[in-house]
Amino acid sequence: MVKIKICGLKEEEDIMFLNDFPLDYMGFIMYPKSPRYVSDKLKKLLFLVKKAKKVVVFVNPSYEEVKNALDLGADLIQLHGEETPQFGKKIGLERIIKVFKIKDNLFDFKELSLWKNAYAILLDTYIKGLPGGTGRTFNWDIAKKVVSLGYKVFLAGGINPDNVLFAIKEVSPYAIDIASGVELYPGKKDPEKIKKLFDNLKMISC
Ligand SMILES: O=C(O)c1ccccc1N[C@@H]1O[C@H](COP(=O)(O)O)[C@@H](O)[C@H]1O
Repeated sequence: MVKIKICGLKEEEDIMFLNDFPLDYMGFIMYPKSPRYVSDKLKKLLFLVKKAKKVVVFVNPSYEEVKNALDLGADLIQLHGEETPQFGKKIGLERIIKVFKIKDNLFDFKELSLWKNAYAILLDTYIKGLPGGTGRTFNWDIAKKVVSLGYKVFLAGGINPDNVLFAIKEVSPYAIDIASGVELYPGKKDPEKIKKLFDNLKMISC
Protein backbone atom coordinates (compact mmCIF):
# COMPACT_ATOMS: atom_id res chain seq x y z
CA MET A 1 0.00 0.00 0.00
CA VAL A 2 1.37 3.40 -0.95
CA LYS A 3 2.36 5.63 1.97
CA ILE A 4 1.07 9.19 2.26
CA LYS A 5 2.94 12.29 3.41
CA ILE A 6 1.28 15.66 3.89
CA CYS A 7 3.76 18.48 4.06
CA GLY A 8 3.84 22.15 4.97
CA LEU A 9 1.90 21.90 8.24
CA LYS A 10 2.05 24.96 10.44
CA GLU A 11 -1.34 25.19 12.17
CA GLU A 12 -2.09 23.19 15.33
CA GLU A 13 -5.68 22.49 14.25
CA ASP A 14 -4.47 20.99 10.96
CA ILE A 15 -2.27 18.50 12.81
CA MET A 16 -5.10 17.51 15.17
CA PHE A 17 -7.41 17.06 12.19
CA LEU A 18 -4.88 14.92 10.31
CA ASN A 19 -4.20 12.75 13.36
CA ASP A 20 -7.54 11.02 12.64
CA PHE A 21 -6.55 9.97 9.09
CA PRO A 22 -4.35 7.04 8.00
CA LEU A 23 -1.42 9.31 7.29
CA ASP A 24 2.14 7.95 7.36
CA TYR A 25 4.24 11.14 7.43
CA MET A 26 3.68 14.78 8.39
CA GLY A 27 6.14 17.38 7.08
CA PHE A 28 7.24 20.67 8.66
CA ILE A 29 9.07 23.35 6.70
CA MET A 30 12.10 24.96 8.32
CA TYR A 31 12.94 27.32 5.47
CA PRO A 32 12.46 30.98 6.46
CA LYS A 33 11.49 32.18 2.97
CA SER A 34 8.57 29.74 2.72
CA PRO A 35 4.99 30.78 3.57
CA ARG A 36 4.88 27.39 5.35
CA TYR A 37 7.85 28.14 7.64
CA VAL A 38 7.07 26.94 11.16
CA SER A 39 9.90 28.87 12.88
CA ASP A 40 9.95 28.52 16.69
CA LYS A 41 6.65 26.56 16.71
CA LEU A 42 8.47 23.40 15.63
CA LYS A 43 8.71 21.80 19.09
CA LYS A 44 5.03 22.45 19.84
CA LEU A 45 3.86 21.15 16.45
CA LEU A 46 5.98 17.97 16.58
CA PHE A 47 4.57 17.24 20.04
CA LEU A 48 1.00 17.22 18.65
CA VAL A 49 1.66 14.46 16.08
CA LYS A 50 0.22 11.13 17.22
CA LYS A 51 1.13 8.30 14.84
CA ALA A 52 2.67 9.73 11.68
CA LYS A 53 6.44 9.94 11.26
CA LYS A 54 7.63 13.53 11.71
CA VAL A 55 9.65 14.88 8.79
CA VAL A 56 11.45 18.21 9.14
CA VAL A 57 12.27 19.87 5.81
CA PHE A 58 15.37 22.02 5.33
CA VAL A 59 17.04 23.80 2.43
CA ASN A 60 20.85 23.81 2.84
CA PRO A 61 20.78 23.75 6.68
CA SER A 62 23.69 23.78 9.10
CA TYR A 63 24.43 20.57 11.03
CA GLU A 64 23.32 22.34 14.24
CA GLU A 65 19.88 23.16 12.78
CA VAL A 66 19.37 19.53 11.80
CA LYS A 67 20.60 18.26 15.17
CA ASN A 68 18.19 20.60 16.95
CA ALA A 69 15.25 19.23 14.92
CA LEU A 70 16.25 15.64 15.77
CA ASP A 71 16.57 16.58 19.43
CA LEU A 72 13.05 18.05 19.29
CA GLY A 73 11.65 14.72 18.08
CA ALA A 74 11.95 14.66 14.29
CA ASP A 75 12.06 11.12 12.89
CA LEU A 76 13.37 12.07 9.47
CA ILE A 77 15.12 15.01 7.85
CA GLN A 78 14.18 16.06 4.31
CA LEU A 79 17.07 17.79 2.55
CA HIS A 80 15.53 19.98 -0.16
CA GLY A 81 18.61 21.94 -1.27
CA GLU A 82 22.07 21.24 -2.64
CA GLU A 83 23.32 19.24 0.33
CA THR A 84 26.24 16.83 -0.23
CA PRO A 85 26.25 13.07 0.49
CA GLN A 86 28.97 13.81 3.09
CA PHE A 87 26.53 16.08 4.94
CA GLY A 88 23.89 13.34 4.77
CA LYS A 89 26.35 10.79 6.19
CA LYS A 90 27.20 13.12 9.07
CA ILE A 91 23.51 13.19 10.05
CA GLY A 92 22.97 9.47 9.33
CA LEU A 93 21.68 8.50 5.89
CA GLU A 94 19.00 6.26 7.39
CA ARG A 95 17.31 9.43 8.64
CA ILE A 96 17.50 11.35 5.35
CA ILE A 97 14.95 11.89 2.62
CA LYS A 98 17.05 13.45 -0.15
CA VAL A 99 15.26 15.60 -2.69
CA PHE A 100 16.04 15.73 -6.40
CA LYS A 101 14.30 18.43 -8.41
CA ILE A 102 13.58 17.55 -12.01
CA LYS A 103 14.43 20.22 -14.58
CA ASP A 104 13.88 20.05 -18.34
CA ASN A 105 13.49 16.27 -18.23
CA LEU A 106 17.14 15.97 -17.15
CA PHE A 107 18.27 13.74 -14.30
CA ASP A 108 21.68 12.98 -12.80
CA PHE A 109 21.56 9.23 -12.11
CA LYS A 110 25.20 9.26 -10.95
CA GLU A 111 24.41 11.80 -8.22
CA LEU A 112 21.35 9.71 -7.28
CA SER A 113 23.53 6.63 -6.70
CA LEU A 114 25.54 8.55 -4.06
CA TRP A 115 22.37 8.63 -1.93
CA LYS A 116 21.46 4.96 -2.34
CA ASN A 117 21.59 4.34 1.42
CA ALA A 118 19.28 7.23 2.29
CA TYR A 119 15.92 6.48 3.92
CA ALA A 120 14.29 7.56 0.64
CA ILE A 121 14.59 9.76 -2.43
CA LEU A 122 11.98 12.47 -3.01
CA LEU A 123 11.38 13.68 -6.55
CA ASP A 124 9.94 17.17 -6.99
CA THR A 125 9.54 19.75 -9.76
CA TYR A 126 12.29 22.30 -10.41
CA ILE A 127 11.02 25.88 -10.62
CA LYS A 128 13.65 28.63 -10.56
CA GLY A 129 13.66 30.52 -7.25
CA LEU A 130 11.15 28.17 -5.56
CA PRO A 131 12.73 25.36 -3.56
CA GLY A 132 9.43 23.51 -3.00
CA GLY A 133 5.68 23.71 -2.65
CA THR A 134 5.42 24.54 -6.36
CA GLY A 135 2.10 22.81 -7.05
CA ARG A 136 3.52 21.72 -10.42
CA THR A 137 4.11 18.22 -11.78
CA PHE A 138 7.19 17.07 -13.73
CA ASN A 139 7.83 14.37 -16.32
CA TRP A 140 6.94 11.20 -14.41
CA ASP A 141 8.90 9.02 -16.87
CA ILE A 142 11.95 9.98 -14.82
CA ALA A 143 10.18 8.96 -11.61
CA LYS A 144 9.21 5.62 -13.18
CA LYS A 145 12.86 5.02 -14.08
CA VAL A 146 14.06 5.82 -10.54
CA VAL A 147 11.39 3.45 -9.11
CA SER A 148 12.46 0.73 -11.58
CA LEU A 149 16.05 1.03 -10.31
CA GLY A 150 14.83 -0.06 -6.88
CA TYR A 151 14.88 3.28 -5.04
CA LYS A 152 12.29 4.04 -2.37
CA VAL A 153 10.65 7.06 -4.04
CA PHE A 154 8.47 9.78 -2.55
CA LEU A 155 6.64 11.36 -5.51
CA ALA A 156 6.03 15.09 -4.96
CA GLY A 157 5.17 18.14 -7.03
CA GLY A 158 1.64 19.12 -7.95
CA ILE A 159 -0.17 16.10 -6.53
CA ASN A 160 -3.74 16.73 -5.36
CA PRO A 161 -6.92 14.76 -4.61
CA ASP A 162 -7.84 14.71 -8.30
CA ASN A 163 -4.61 13.31 -9.75
CA VAL A 164 -3.39 11.17 -6.82
CA LEU A 165 -4.82 7.89 -8.09
CA PHE A 166 -3.39 8.45 -11.56
CA ALA A 167 0.03 9.30 -10.03
CA ILE A 168 0.02 6.07 -8.00
CA LYS A 169 -1.07 3.97 -10.99
CA GLU A 170 1.48 5.56 -13.33
CA VAL A 171 4.56 5.69 -11.10
CA SER A 172 4.01 3.10 -8.32
CA PRO A 173 6.02 5.18 -5.83
CA TYR A 174 6.75 4.12 -2.26
CA ALA A 175 4.99 7.30 -1.06
CA ILE A 176 3.03 10.30 -2.30
CA ASP A 177 3.89 13.74 -0.94
CA ILE A 178 1.38 16.59 -1.04
CA ALA A 179 1.76 20.19 0.19
CA SER A 180 -0.16 22.84 -1.77
CA GLY A 181 -2.64 20.35 -3.27
CA VAL A 182 -4.59 20.12 0.00
CA GLU A 183 -4.38 23.79 1.06
CA LEU A 184 -6.87 26.63 1.40
CA TYR A 185 -3.88 28.99 1.08
CA PRO A 186 -0.12 28.52 1.70
CA GLY A 187 0.35 27.18 5.23
CA LYS A 188 -3.35 26.40 5.88
CA LYS A 189 -4.77 23.00 5.04
CA ASP A 190 -8.27 22.57 3.64
CA PRO A 191 -10.31 19.94 5.55
CA GLU A 192 -12.52 19.32 2.49
CA LYS A 193 -9.55 18.61 0.22
CA ILE A 194 -8.05 16.31 2.86
CA LYS A 195 -11.32 14.37 3.17
CA LYS A 196 -11.52 14.12 -0.61
CA LEU A 197 -7.92 12.89 -0.77
CA PHE A 198 -8.51 10.06 1.70
CA ASP A 199 -11.90 9.18 0.17
CA ASN A 200 -10.21 8.81 -3.21
CA LEU A 201 -7.38 6.75 -1.70
CA LYS A 202 -9.93 4.30 -0.29
CA MET A 203 -10.63 3.27 -3.89
CA ILE A 204 -7.22 1.60 -4.12
CA SER A 205 -7.45 -0.09 -0.75
CA CYS A 206 -10.79 -1.79 -1.67
O1 LIG B 1 6.33 23.97 0.70
C1 LIG B 1 7.28 24.77 0.77
O2 LIG B 1 7.08 25.98 0.89
C2 LIG B 1 8.68 24.25 0.70
C3 LIG B 1 9.72 25.12 0.93
C4 LIG B 1 11.02 24.69 0.90
C5 LIG B 1 11.30 23.37 0.63
C6 LIG B 1 10.27 22.47 0.37
C7 LIG B 1 8.96 22.89 0.40
N1 LIG B 1 7.91 22.05 0.12
C8 LIG B 1 8.01 20.75 -0.46
O3 LIG B 1 7.50 20.76 -1.78
C9 LIG B 1 7.05 19.48 -2.13
C10 LIG B 1 5.80 19.45 -2.97
O4 LIG B 1 4.98 20.54 -2.87
P1 LIG B 1 3.60 20.64 -3.71
O5 LIG B 1 2.75 19.47 -3.31
O6 LIG B 1 3.93 20.66 -5.16
O7 LIG B 1 2.99 21.92 -3.25
C11 LIG B 1 6.88 18.73 -0.83
O8 LIG B 1 7.90 17.74 -0.77
C12 LIG B 1 7.18 19.72 0.24
O9 LIG B 1 7.94 19.08 1.24
